[in-house]
Amino acid sequence: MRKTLIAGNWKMNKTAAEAHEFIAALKEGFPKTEAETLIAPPAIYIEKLIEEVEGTNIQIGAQNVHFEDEGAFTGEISPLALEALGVPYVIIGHSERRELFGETDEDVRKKAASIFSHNMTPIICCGETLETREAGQEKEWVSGQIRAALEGLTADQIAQAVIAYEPIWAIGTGKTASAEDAQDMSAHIRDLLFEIAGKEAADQTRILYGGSVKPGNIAELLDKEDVDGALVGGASLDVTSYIALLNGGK
Ligand SMILES: O=C[C@H](O)COP(=O)(O)O
Repeated sequence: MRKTLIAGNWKMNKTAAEAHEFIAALKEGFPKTEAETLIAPPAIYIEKLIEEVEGTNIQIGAQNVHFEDEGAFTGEISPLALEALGVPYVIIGHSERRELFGETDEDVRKKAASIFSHNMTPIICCGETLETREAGQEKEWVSGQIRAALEGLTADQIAQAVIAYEPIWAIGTGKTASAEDAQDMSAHIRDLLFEIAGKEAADQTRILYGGSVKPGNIAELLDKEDVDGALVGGASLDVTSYIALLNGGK
């Protein structure tokens, strides 16, 4: 049984005071939910927010990491430092990192390996542009990204990894892939995982959908057999909306 993961990616939003206010309100209104809860704030708030969620079911993750432990990498975040803070999950390969900051498939592969070597779990993002989808090549594209990211990982690591399918044309645009499209790609990804790592691993790997997920559409997405959660941007910034997401849209 795969546990639902509702991951909020705050991207480059919120001041320290706003982040604190959100966490206080989330603790206060935390719903009865079976879902695993994760917020990935800007890196500068991680340490403080981890302290603030101690003793709750709220987890604090990271939006990015470098693959090297330390060195002359101005502005980067060390996996060693994230591990020491007790970060459980790190998002890698987000389309914004790929498009705006030049993150390559090879970087994603190195980051995934480094995250595992530091006892954390990668949330590996993949997804196609509208152009690729219109050309009917979205499955080949996503397969290529996933094969590259998982190269060299063991079947156990693949079982533990989280894949987030985020069609780029649905991110922040208000256009959600239909629940059927999300299921279709998630089933394709699971078939690929089966081919790469075998049935046992493929059955365990969680596959999230991301791209304009909101309280109004999360229930039908989570209803799909191979959709195991959501990676949410905009709708995770408002605490009432995030709580509704944890409640399956209610
Ligand atoms: O990481 C989250 C995704 O980029 C989705 O963002 P969004 O929910 O604002 O469309």
